[in-house]
Amino acid sequence: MSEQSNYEKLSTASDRGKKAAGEKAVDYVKDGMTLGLGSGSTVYWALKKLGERVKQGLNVKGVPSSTRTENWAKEFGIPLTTFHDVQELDLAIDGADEIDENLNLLKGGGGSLVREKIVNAAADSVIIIADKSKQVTQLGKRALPIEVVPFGWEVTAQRIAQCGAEITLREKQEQPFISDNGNYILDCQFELISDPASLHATLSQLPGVVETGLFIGLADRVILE
Ligand SMILES: O=C[C@H](O)[C@H](O)[C@H](O)COP(=O)(O)O
Repeated sequence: MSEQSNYEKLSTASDRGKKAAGEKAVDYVKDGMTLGLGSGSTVYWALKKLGERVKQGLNVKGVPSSTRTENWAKEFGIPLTTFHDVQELDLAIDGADEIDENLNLLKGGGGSLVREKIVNAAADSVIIIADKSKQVTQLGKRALPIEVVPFGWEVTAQRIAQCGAEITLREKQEQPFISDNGNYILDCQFELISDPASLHATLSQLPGVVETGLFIGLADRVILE
């Protein structure tokens, strides 16, 4: 069964929450906007609804944050653009794996964190869409995805472990998972993350770390369903 037809089954409350949140976000899209298109199964629903609005005459264009999102946007008829042509976005719509009380996020479950962060940071406003299970009091229940350069990843992993994490190299079909940027993802299980900004700052300084899945102060609004 394809990933998409799996989403369409809506078999759990979480699936239905994702659909409701994704569709609601499209109410914030205004004619003429340039959009950041996030990634993941919740964003799938936003893209599908956005495609319907485009067919009804809404004039928007979007910068996709992953090849998967790019493919869905094309399938749903959403006009696309790139950062070559536009460097400022009006609104980004994206998902999250965890959302804390200060709207800090843990992201990257699908491996798209680098492009997502670039897209979110380029947007005037960021709406995060998620089902209610993503709401937490403190980030870090899930492993934190960190994108690293493949060269010397073993050394980078050791340095991250010294910051207090258990590290797993993400795999797909028994091979290292490769991000859209040609890098590896390390899933790093910390104790609960009490100071996300300071952990992000520490990790970002390590050689080989491209980006962490901690999104601090980027989200403006959260739609939880
Ligand atoms: O890399 C993936 C992204 O950060 C997703 O936005 C995040 O994992 C949430 O995905 P989903 O909507 O499928 O739960």
